[in-house]
Amino acid sequence: MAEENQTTHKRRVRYSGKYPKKFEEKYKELQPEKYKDTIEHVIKKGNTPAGMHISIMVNEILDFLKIQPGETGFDATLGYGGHTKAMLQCLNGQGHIYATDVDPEESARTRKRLEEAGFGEDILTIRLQNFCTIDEIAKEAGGFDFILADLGVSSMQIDNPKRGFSFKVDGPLDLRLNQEAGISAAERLAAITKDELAGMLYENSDEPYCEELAKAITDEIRKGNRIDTTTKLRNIIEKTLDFLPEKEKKDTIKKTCQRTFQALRIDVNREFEVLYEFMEKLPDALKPGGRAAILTFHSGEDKLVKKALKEGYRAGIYADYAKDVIRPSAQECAQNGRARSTKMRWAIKAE
Ligand SMILES: C[S@@+](CC[C@H](N)C(=O)[O-])C[C@H]1O[C@@H](n2cnc3c(N)ncnc32)[C@H](O)[C@@H]1O
Repeated sequence: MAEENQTTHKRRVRYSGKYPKKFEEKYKELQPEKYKDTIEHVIKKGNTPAGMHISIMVNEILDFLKIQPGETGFDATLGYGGHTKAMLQCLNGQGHIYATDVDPEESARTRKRLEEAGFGEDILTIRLQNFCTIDEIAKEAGGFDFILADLGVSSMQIDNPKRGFSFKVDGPLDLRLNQEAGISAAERLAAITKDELAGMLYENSDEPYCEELAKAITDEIRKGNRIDTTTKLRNIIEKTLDFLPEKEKKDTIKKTCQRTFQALRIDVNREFEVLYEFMEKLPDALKPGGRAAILTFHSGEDKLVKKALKEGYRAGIYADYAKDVIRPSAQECAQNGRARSTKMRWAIKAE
């Protein structure tokens, strides 16, 4: 009987899956030209479509920069090119924008997208270069009338599991803005000492559990276990904070994951060092009366920008600067959750 059952039982054909498996195949949003309705629907719901980045505080930036046709500008952080495009439109076909980004993958896509939108090399020069080389580009351009820096990472980078920026999806623990240069976060962790890691977590992200985490991570590596995926790092964070009371555990783990990933990202991309260099070179890159706007996303960045602008003002280099930060409107934050932590500062070079 058993034998008969076995022979009559037909093995179910393996369900190959209604949903595509790879990130590239996963979302209709990744082909915005083909699925315009899906894109609009996702944005209306307050989300960022995969493969896109919604530019933040565009109106506030344009109101401040007061771009005129014929001017020359610099977009330090090209990203998806949303701000670049808005600034190019202000030029009305006359003038030029130079833009930098260190991400070869995304900047190639943006270059193509902007070219297709009618912004070719005659009006836009895109360089795969760190924005701390602003002095070289300013020399070539003859100085800038306006400059924008929208710091940090783009939604495309965060959403792509291959980049390792998000603790919410499994992927290699990379966190580099340019995966072709430098070392990944996994490689950095493999060689770091406990004290250095504790210092990194504290200084880059004010992580209150920096000592506990540094010990847990370096102990794990000493045992010969590599921490080379986002999930492995998240699991260690969860295990380390398991002692917390149940009611605060979930929320604290989420915030500690965010802070730990941010601290590592800042470290592997030398974000404070390059921002410091950029702020030092900013005054000389601006023409007299030139305007600069900077968007930051965490307190370490904002403190650095604020200090540099204040010192420049006191030294008479800037005629004016933002004494208080400008925040996105409540409406913008409701429509784009990623805008919530944004702070804008600005300065005007003395004549
Ligand atoms: C927040 S996104 C910019 C989004 C862009 N403003 C838009 O509207 O689409 C930041 C971008 O800056 C780039 N970036 C970060 N640090 C950089 C640096 N030091 N030099 C050049 N590009 C950098 C990142 O690779 C990322 O593409």
